[in-house]
Amino acid sequence: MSSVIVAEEISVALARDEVLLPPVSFKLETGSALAVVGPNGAGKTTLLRVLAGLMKPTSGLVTVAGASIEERNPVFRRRVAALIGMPPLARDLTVKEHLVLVATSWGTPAPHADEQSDALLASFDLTRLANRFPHELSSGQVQLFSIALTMARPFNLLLVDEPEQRLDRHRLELVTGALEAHVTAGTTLVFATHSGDLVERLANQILEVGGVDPAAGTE
Ligand SMILES: Nc1ncnc2c1ncn2[C@@H]1O[C@H](COP(=O)(O)OP(=O)(O)OP(=O)(O)O)[C@@H](O)[C@H]1O
Repeated sequence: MSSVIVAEEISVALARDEVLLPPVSFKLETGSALAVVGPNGAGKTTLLRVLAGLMKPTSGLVTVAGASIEERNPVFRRRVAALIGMPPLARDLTVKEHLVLVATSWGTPAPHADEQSDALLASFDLTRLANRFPHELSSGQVQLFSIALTMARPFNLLLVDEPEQRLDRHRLELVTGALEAHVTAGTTLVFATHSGDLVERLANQILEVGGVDPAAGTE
């Protein structure tokens, strides 16, 4: 099977040798799930930002689907969906309108986008919040909504930073199930996490960044 991501000794450093990401190497095959683990400040988010094309490595080489990462390349953009920090949200669009907007802007015909949005809302237990504005959601609800929004568009490589953030057990189960279903369907997943449970449930490959996380595996 071909590798979707090949990373060879990629690192990110600022001037004066401040290291954001120490050198990491890995290969990831289509349909695999890579958990990126490590203590706070180790460089997990930085690695995801590099893979999403939001930041260039200062050394090393990385390719996605055999090509160098180029945020503006339409083929790369269609391939990769990422949730790294808060997605941009419009104050005057409802939760459902956000989902429909994203789906239609990626070419989903309007009636299908409507149905798909309803299905996404239902799968994340968000149906009753469909007509709320983003600022009317709790922090955990925003996290769920953000994950749903990330999945409202096409992708075959999904990058997610700490999907477990702010979620109760039931909602985390919904998110884990959704991620699992995508991987089963052939999506390649890279996620940064502090949850040993999530690593165990989802990952078939683990990348440790910046030393051992003493908290990993204890949740
Ligand atoms: N814009 C920036 N300027 C300078 N240093 C930064 C910047 N962004 C992040 N860093 C530093 O880079 C290092 C890696 O940060 P990163 O966010 O990748 O860590 P992380 O492993 O995701 O941490 P956490 O588990 O806390 O989310 C940290 O030391 C952080 O302070």
